[in-house]
Amino acid sequence: MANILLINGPNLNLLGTREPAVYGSDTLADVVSNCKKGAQKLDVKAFSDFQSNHEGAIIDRIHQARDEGVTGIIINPGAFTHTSVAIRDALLGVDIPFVELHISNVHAREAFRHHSYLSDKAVAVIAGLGVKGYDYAVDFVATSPKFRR
Ligand SMILES: O=C(O)[C@@H]1C=C(O)[C@@H](O)[C@H](O)C1
Repeated sequence: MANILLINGPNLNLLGTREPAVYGSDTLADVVSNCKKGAQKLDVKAFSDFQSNHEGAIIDRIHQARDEGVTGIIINPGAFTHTSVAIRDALLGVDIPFVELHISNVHAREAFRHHSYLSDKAVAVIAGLGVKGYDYAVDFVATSPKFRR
């Protein structure tokens, strides 16, 4: 059974009002609620969520996941996708498989969004599906043997 941690990075607390043409009109609370409903329908032992605008807080939460028996992380690192070696190192350091998620298709946006410090180590990358991508990520982590301990 999967123990899933959902992490959202900077500015994702603004979902619903932040550039709705890019990120949609659902709030972060809507996203988390839908993820929890999806997890309840699947063989998920535990589901937790975290959002922070601070790189160090995200790193600390990733470290904590190992002690909680988390078997899979779904992370939308926000802008830290494109800048953070430290978050990459934290994910590698705890050795928990993860799915990288972006609401928008980062490859169809500004060039600086085309690079990710995480993608080569992710089990999967979801980008451009809007907030529906979170639902697919929960289903994948909940059902793939890659996220079982
Ligand atoms: O599409 C998203 O969810 C990502 C979210 C952000 O906040 C941006 O900084 C990324 O570049 C894209």
